[in-house]
Amino acid sequence: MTDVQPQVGVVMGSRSDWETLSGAADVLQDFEVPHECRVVSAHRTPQLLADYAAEAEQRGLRAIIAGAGGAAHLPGMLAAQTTVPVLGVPVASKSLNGLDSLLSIVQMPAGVPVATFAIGSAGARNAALFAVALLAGEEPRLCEALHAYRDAQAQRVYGEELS
Ligand SMILES: Nc1c(C(=O)O)ncn1[C@@H]1O[C@H](COP(=O)(O)O)[C@@H](O)[C@H]1O
Repeated sequence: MTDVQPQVGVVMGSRSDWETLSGAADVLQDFEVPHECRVVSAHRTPQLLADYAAEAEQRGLRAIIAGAGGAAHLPGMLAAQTTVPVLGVPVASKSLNGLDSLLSIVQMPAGVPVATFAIGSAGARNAALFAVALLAGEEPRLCEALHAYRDAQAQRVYGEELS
């Protein structure tokens, strides 16, 4: 989706986070939500992060899904510099299994919110579903698609047999 104006930004601190964040991109793809995927790091590319945050609103982004691991300052530093909603995804870290990422993202000071999701791929997928829900308020087709998604999910559970 390169030639359409992205509505959602999916950013991550490192290329190594893609295994986790690709789940968010998959969901956005399924719902046909224009999006972009970028590597942006508060630590390694602070100027790129500042520019991305500064331009997000004017570029038409309606939500930014930001995933990072360890000292995961990316979501918070984005939220500090834009009013576009930031949805934080803690990436599982090697040393602490993502508890460090989760706490880094969730413990924001009052006044600068980051909506924080579960550690790992489930969190990434849920962040994307949340972004779809944000957009669905103004896009009836997304509202219908979300209802259909939930119905299909329920049908799969109803159909499960354990023996
Ligand atoms: N937490 C951050 C930020 C940031 O918060 O800006 N930038 C990179 N990183 C994290 O460092 C971890 C290891 O990165 P490498 O695999 O590149 O060494 C990744 O999970 C990344 O999100």
